[in-house]
Amino acid sequence: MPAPRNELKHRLAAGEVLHGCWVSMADPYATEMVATAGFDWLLIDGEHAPNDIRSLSGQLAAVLASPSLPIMRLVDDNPATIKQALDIGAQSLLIPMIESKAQAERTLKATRYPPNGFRGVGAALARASKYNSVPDYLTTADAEICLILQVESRAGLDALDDILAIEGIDGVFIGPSDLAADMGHLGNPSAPEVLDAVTGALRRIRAAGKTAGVLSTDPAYIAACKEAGANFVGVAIDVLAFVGALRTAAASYKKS
Ligand SMILES: O=C(O)C(=O)C[C@H](O)[C@@H](O)CO
Repeated sequence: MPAPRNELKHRLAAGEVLHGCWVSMADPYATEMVATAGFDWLLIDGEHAPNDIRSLSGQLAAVLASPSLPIMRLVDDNPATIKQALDIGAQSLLIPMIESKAQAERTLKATRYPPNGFRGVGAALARASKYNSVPDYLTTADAEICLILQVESRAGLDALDDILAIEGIDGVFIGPSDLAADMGHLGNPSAPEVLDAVTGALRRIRAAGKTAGVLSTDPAYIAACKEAGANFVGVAIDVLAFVGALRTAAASYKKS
């Protein structure tokens, strides 16, 4: 019996446009609620949400029990963190702040077992192999890993073609907020110069035959990015939707 089929990997590779939500409340119970909303995928955010491996694990279990497909963003490209995420059963990873071909290649190798990489062998103890109940896990795991790298700086854009040429990387996600900051437009990812850079990069990613990812809660921004080819499309953030609805409710009663 092989490693589980990674539907997110294969549906993105087939060119499907899949819409998802950032999950940032760092709690399995809250994630379970978000998983009833009906998004194609849910990104469990280990970069900006206060997560550790146990909270990531509990949230992953909640998403795996739902119709939504899981992907996990880690705090950085640390191979040890990647190893832990894969061992708890994440098969799709989003890794932030990638700025060079060498960094991209090292990150890819951290997701692969020898001889194709240097992922530590220990899944027999972990959810990834269903606690050693998947006998062929070690020899089939690599093929079901979906690795999407975040390019979100001018240096990353300069290295984009080299990164896209690396076989085994499934896609590149353009981070509008961090790219805006690096371009001198801190807090304004909608600045024309930034949106042009984002959409131009998305076109290059799709032209290279890879998954092109982006996140925005602005429908017009999303439309521009989808016109440029984005197919891994983050359209909502749970924290913002949650507090936004509560603030609206509070304000409406304060008027009365
Ligand atoms: O740079 C970006 O934009 C992203 O990578 C997404 C943010 O990290 C996300 O937290 C929304 O601001």
